[in-house]
Amino acid sequence: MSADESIETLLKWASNNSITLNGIQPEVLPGRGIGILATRDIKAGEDILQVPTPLLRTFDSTPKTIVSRLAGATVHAILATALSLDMNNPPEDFLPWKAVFPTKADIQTLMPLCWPLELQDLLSDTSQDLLSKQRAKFEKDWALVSKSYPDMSREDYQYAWLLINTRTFYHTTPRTKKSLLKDDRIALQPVADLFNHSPDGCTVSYSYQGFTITTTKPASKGEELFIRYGFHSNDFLLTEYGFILESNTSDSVCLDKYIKPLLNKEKKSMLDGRGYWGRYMLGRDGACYRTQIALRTLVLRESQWLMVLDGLRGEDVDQDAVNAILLKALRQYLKDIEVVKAKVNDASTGDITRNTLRDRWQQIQDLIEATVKEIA
Ligand SMILES: C[S@@+](CC[C@H](N)C(=O)[O-])C[C@H]1O[C@@H](n2cnc3c(N)ncnc32)[C@H](O)[C@@H]1O
Repeated sequence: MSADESIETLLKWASNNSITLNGIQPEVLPGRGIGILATRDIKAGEDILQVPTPLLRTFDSTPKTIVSRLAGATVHAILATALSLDMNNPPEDFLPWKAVFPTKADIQTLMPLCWPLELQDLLSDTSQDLLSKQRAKFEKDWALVSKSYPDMSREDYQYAWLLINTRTFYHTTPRTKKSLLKDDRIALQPVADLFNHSPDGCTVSYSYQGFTITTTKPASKGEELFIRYGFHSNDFLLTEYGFILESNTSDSVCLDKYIKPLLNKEKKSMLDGRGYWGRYMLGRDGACYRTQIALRTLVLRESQWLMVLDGLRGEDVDQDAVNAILLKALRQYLKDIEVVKAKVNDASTGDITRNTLRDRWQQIQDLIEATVKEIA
């Protein structure tokens, strides 16, 4: 079946199952799988999609035979197991939804968790940190699931696990709030899972009847409509969702690798004691307050530094000295980026992955260069 035919089948199934699409239509979009387009001019505040509760895949809707075999598992692990079983042996009613999921090959290309180690090593430090946490989560889930389902293949399970990772919505209800941990309050929902992300996307709300997606601004016919997955940097979006935004107001770069080595034991303990150790970020507005505070330990005596923290010493007084240290660190970062970019060019991988890595490093370089230009 072609992608267009799959969408048509999904829409018929959606209509038979009381999913309401109001002025929208899923379509295949270059470079981002399927997305949702406006089929007419839409006003701000219109409900454009409603998905009834009985269609959600949640902890409560998972067959009890699965749940009872996975005692102690996360809801992510449970939903992934149920999804993996259904993907391999789809019930009739699941077929139209299954047909619009990205393929296993798509997920393996897009998601860094599936990449070979040589490529994972070419991610930014922030992405690598997030990835190692994600990997630990996956391995823990898989260790438990593979014991209860010895015939399930790791590759199939990882595919389902990543579908859950990239497509679920927070599902906070009085009931889930009472019985589940925050990370376990998740739901997979048909059609709504076809919305791509934008920081200024539509709002998502839940009531007893189901999920509703509502526009926050007008959209013209043919325009893509988005939802907001969260205020995320591109390193986060890449690791957790397998894509980066061209322009992202929430983007930032971590400078820990370049700032931490400058701080000896004494400075570390000064910073640690006051909650300022690590997470030195550079955003569109330059280096964050934490970075500024950390670098001030290098140009001030402790008593002067404490005065800055207490607001008794103006931040401008030492800014030139702080900027000089920051500049040196940023210039080193820029040199290192040239080396990584060359490795990305030489890496044996397909165009999609190479371009994503290349674009990400270019964005990081641009962010750093903007600050260098500002303070040099
Ligand atoms: C909830 S799904 C959205 C629908 C998805 N495009 C599809 O074809 O099924 C999330 C996935 O869509 C893709 N995606 C979401 N927002 C995107 C964007 N702004 N640009 C590119 N890809 C995006 C990523 O692959 C992400 O993991």
